[in-house]
Amino acid sequence: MTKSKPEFSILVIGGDGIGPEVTAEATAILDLLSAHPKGRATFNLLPRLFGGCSIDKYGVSVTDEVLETGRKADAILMGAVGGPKWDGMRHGFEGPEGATLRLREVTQVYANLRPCEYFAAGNSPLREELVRGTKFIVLRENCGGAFYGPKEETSDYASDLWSYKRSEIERVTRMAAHLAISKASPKKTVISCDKANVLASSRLWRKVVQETMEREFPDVEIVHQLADSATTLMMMRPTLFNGVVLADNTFGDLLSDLAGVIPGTLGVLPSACLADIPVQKWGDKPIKGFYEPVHGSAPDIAGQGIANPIGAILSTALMLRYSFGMEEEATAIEKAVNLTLDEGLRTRDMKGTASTTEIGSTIRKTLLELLNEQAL
Ligand SMILES: NC(=O)C1=CN([C@@H]2O[C@H](COP(=O)(O)OP(=O)(O)OC[C@H]3O[C@@H](n4cnc5c(N)ncnc54)[C@H](O)[C@@H]3O)[C@@H](O)[C@H]2O)C=CC1
Ligand SMILES: CC(C)CC(=O)C(=O)O
Ligand SMILES: [Mg+2]
Repeated sequence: MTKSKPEFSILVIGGDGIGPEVTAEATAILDLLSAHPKGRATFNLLPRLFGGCSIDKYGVSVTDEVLETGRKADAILMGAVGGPKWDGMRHGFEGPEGATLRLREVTQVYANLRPCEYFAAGNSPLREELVRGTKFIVLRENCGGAFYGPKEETSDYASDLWSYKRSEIERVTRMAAHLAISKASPKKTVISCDKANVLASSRLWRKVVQETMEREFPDVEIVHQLADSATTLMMMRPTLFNGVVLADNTFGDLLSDLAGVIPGTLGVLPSACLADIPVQKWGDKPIKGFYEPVHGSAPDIAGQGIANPIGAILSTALMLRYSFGMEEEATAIEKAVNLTLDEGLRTRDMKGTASTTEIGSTIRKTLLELLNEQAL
């Protein structure tokens, strides 16, 4: 009797702008794995409208049905949302980006991991001797802070409350320490970035991070760095950040986009938003994750077929590793991306001429060769 494969349900959100273009290349990888004779799991893809395209069709940026599907799914894969067409619709959480915030909140994916690595095939504007050897993970608190505090918005006055509770800081600090100890980090170091010199929420942040690390992770080094000077240091001496760069929602958003300078494009940076400590091995209960590239909907290049799909494809690798414990498949995808770049195939953001679909199909072809060689 043949043993049936586990099935995982994935809410798929193409979104707006280049979102659907890059997401198509990521879902094609999941389809390839589902269909492969050695594939260990079947991925049931649940595509839905979300963001600006949902406003156009349903009048709201996210329907209750989509929030419910996200809540129930094993994982979520998203491209990006937003664009000039919907810029005037952003009151509260009503706009396209508000939908992303609501879905992150209902799924409680409090830890946003944004790995950044220098690779020779990239096109960093920074001198090679500065960036060589850079490898860190920006770990951004994802469900609190200024993004979620009560808002007031009138034509003369606006405010966003930037607040944190001890418990929110503790849980993301534990995730930072977990990552620092794991093989994803080159060093057992957490570099926490804040503005404890001016913001009350940052002062609590620094105190709770320090206390949690001392109490629960005495073997992990903890460094505190003011977030403004961290930006200069990240560009001048990026290897100083090797390890886990822990920051709140706002500073983490900025630092992770800044990290795009190191490989030379936002287009290659993946991200994973996790609701719990990652799955350790195949067969463990899946943990909920929301996977999306770091970049946005890039309206300036949407519809031209030139968007870099690597950030979305690497986000899929993170899904396999962190939600499902499929380390071998995740590593094979990452290897296929590197081999494709080594062949010289690049999109325009990396000074190449390849299209989104050419990159995607070459990565899949290489992945297939790797899977055929590999014993899973
Ligand atoms: N998770 C999400 O849904 C996010 C949505 N956004 C939204 O996206 C829209 C555009 O925001 P921007 O500030 O322009 O940031 P962006 O990340 O969309 O674009 C910044 C620059 O990077 C380039 N770029 C981004 N991704 C690329 C890719 N895969 N390949 C090649 N080049 C790429 C763009 O062409 C642009 O020059 C806004 O409406 C914003 O709110 C922004 C960030 C995250
Ligand atoms: C909701 C998003 C538009 C916020 C953002 O820029 C991000 O998560 O990277
Ligand atoms: Mg951002």
